[in-house]
Amino acid sequence: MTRVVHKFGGSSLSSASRYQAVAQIVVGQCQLGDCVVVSAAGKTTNTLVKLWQSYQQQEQQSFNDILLQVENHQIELINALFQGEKQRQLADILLTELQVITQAANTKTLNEAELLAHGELWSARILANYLSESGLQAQAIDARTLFTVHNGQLVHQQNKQACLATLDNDHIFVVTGFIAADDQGNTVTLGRNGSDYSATLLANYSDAEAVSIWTDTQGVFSTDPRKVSNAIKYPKVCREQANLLARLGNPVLHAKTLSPLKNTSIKLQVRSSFDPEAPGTEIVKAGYSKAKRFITSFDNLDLVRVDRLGVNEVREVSQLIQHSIHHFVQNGEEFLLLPGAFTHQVSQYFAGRLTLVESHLQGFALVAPKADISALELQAKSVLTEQDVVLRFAHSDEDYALFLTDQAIDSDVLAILHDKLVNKGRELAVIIAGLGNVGEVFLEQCQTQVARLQAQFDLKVVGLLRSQQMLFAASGLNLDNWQTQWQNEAQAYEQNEVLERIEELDYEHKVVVDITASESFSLLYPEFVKRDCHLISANKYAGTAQQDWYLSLRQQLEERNLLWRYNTSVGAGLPVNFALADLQNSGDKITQVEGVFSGTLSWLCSEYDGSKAFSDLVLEAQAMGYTEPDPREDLSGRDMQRKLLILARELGLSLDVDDIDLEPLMPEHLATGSWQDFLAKKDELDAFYETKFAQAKANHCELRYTGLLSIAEGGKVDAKVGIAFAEQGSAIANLTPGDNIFVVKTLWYDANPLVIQGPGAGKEVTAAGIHSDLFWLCQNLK
Ligand SMILES: NC(=O)C1=CN([C@@H]2O[C@H](COP(=O)(O)OP(=O)(O)OC[C@H]3O[C@@H](n4cnc5c(N)ncnc54)[C@H](O)[C@@H]3O)[C@@H](O)[C@H]2O)C=CC1
Ligand SMILES: N[C@@H](CC=O)C(=O)O
Repeated sequence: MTRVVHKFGGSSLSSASRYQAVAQIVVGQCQLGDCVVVSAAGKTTNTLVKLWQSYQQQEQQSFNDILLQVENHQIELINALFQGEKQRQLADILLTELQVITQAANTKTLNEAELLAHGELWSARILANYLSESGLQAQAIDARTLFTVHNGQLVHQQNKQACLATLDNDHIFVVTGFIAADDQGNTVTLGRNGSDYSATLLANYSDAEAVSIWTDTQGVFSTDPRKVSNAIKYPKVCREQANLLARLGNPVLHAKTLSPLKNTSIKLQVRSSFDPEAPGTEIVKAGYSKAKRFITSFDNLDLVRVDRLGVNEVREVSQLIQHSIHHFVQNGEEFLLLPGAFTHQVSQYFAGRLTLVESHLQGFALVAPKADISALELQAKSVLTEQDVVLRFAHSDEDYALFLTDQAIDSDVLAILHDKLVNKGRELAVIIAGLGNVGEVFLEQCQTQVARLQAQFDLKVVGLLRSQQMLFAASGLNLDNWQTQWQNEAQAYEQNEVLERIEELDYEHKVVVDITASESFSLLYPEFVKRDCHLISANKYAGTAQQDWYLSLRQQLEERNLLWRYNTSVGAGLPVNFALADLQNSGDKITQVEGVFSGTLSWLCSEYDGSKAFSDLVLEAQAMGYTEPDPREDLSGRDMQRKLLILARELGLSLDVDDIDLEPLMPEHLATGSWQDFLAKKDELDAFYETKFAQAKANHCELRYTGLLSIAEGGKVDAKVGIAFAEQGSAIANLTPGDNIFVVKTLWYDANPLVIQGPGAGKEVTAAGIHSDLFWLCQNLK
């Protein structure tokens, strides 16, 4: 079986409702045989540390008060999560344990590690019982029965045997984090953030496939998201960078957590227990992710120089203070960057070999790809000068630079640094599907547009798809020369391969630009969204799919903070969706949208004067790139029906395509059969049109094809597309061939409606409209 180890930290278990949320995650994500490693609930460990201090200082009153606080917190959790006999049973066990603690304190036999271990034991017991009550086969396990430490070192072989012997496939095991036992059975703790370490150790010992660290952040960010609102969450971070960040004191992952995963293929994910649907960050092996940019800030560090530093001394000192330490060499001298609180302890360890170089340092470290470091270091220095931040010490290596200062790096300075050093390197991978009329022009326009956007975004076209072939280049295609690359490297189109290649793309953001007219391609949207892709559609099928499918796609996008733009699916490049959104955002209420929403039908109706056969004009419209790949989609009115549905959904209406009445502009039976069959019967089309044209003229009108969506006061919706006789001289009768017109009535634009008019089809305007969506996307990426 494939075992997964999940780890929930204190913040994930801080209240009864958090336990319930965690239980829901376990129910949804765990299978029998999986392990759930838990930390002490909320701030329990801190409270137990205070309890220990008051015991050591023999402050009886304070000891009693803190113990009561611990009791109240645990009883509160038990009372909120259990009822009846189970509640009494758990409360009794707890009270007995608290009595044992009191007795040990009275007889001066209290042991620090044993006392602290209670936090994790209580969490495991409560969660395992709660899961059992919810019908799962859950079992609490005291990690002291699994992890043995000898002379301060974990006994890996023995621990592995213990884990494999204990962890069967019939239970979900709730295992205490943070604690182990020595060979005499005494409790030992695994140090700061020991529960994360417990989880990765357990994964290693039990041959698990993956570890998920569930925490209160959504993953690993480019900088602290609480200080910088546009911090970037990276979907993948490689282990080397994660390790470096940990050594530099970044709080999300600790160097020790990663060490049991070395030389294994166990996957590690950081996810939010507060937002379990949100994709987290995967920490991947070397070579499986590109290096990213990070800024991690420091607080109260001391810089020390050590003479004759021994090979293992950094590891030993780090173990002694239970904290990662950054070590570097400058001009042949060995330096350590220490949390100020531990300098005294470390100085005792080095017994006379340590010199304090600088104390109470603040500052930040910049971690970045090797190729970027020296340029970024210069930029960082110039930002610090501009912001009047005085540098006390600087150091750089091939993959990071340190900037140590007197002043704290406040959120404002951090945001500026982030904008200049990290955001400038933001990446967007673009996959373009459909290189037909519009797609080819879009790609041509990409050359200048990508260069224009470069100031903000590192935008790369990484995939091109046609119905039969595809081309992927993960580091970006050469847009000046994509045709040659296509000829030499394009492969046969394989749907699974498309999805795999998209999944593998290691970019901060990805977007699939759908310029196909394919319904089957639109059905892949949920798969793209699962792979964290934003969407841009000129294709109208997804926007007009059945309600259930459409709403579930929207929900999926929202859950993943992904964006979907489709402005060109109605009115090509005209800013119709923008205008409707704007009106609604400003509190107006749209009551009616009427007009001509088909470039093809607008052009055909305006051009036709009887001098040319209607079917010849249809072929001309096709050649100009106005029509759908099969122009019967236009002539049947279905394309315009879809556009009206997209508009209706923009207005929040729950309609399906069949709720819109449709009158075709061709004999209905011509809709079936191939395009060749249709051409063979073009005389029938010509006769049909000629008749309608004559009828319109007999009424002193122009023959047009129009759509109407109106929403009555009570909410009744009238939606239809069909043939119309437009009064001569009216705006619709006078429409320039190929133009669309949208006449929008609202509460405020009622007697004198808002009119949007202009080209409603054509390669250039549509391609430009898709670029407008791409630009919007870049502006709005979080
Ligand atoms: N032509 C226009 O003025 C406007 C077109 N649109 C929409 O833009 C889309 C494209 O229109 P055109 O360029 O005129 O069509 P087109 O027929 O010239 O091009 C479609 C392209 O999609 C490709 N394709 C088809 N199925 C595919 C699949 N499963 N995977 C990958 N590629 C696939 C085809 O190989 C072709 O390259 C259509 O959805 C259309 O409704 C929207 C606004 C205006
Ligand atoms: N075939 C369509 C193209 C745009 O959506 C039209 O003619 O309007």
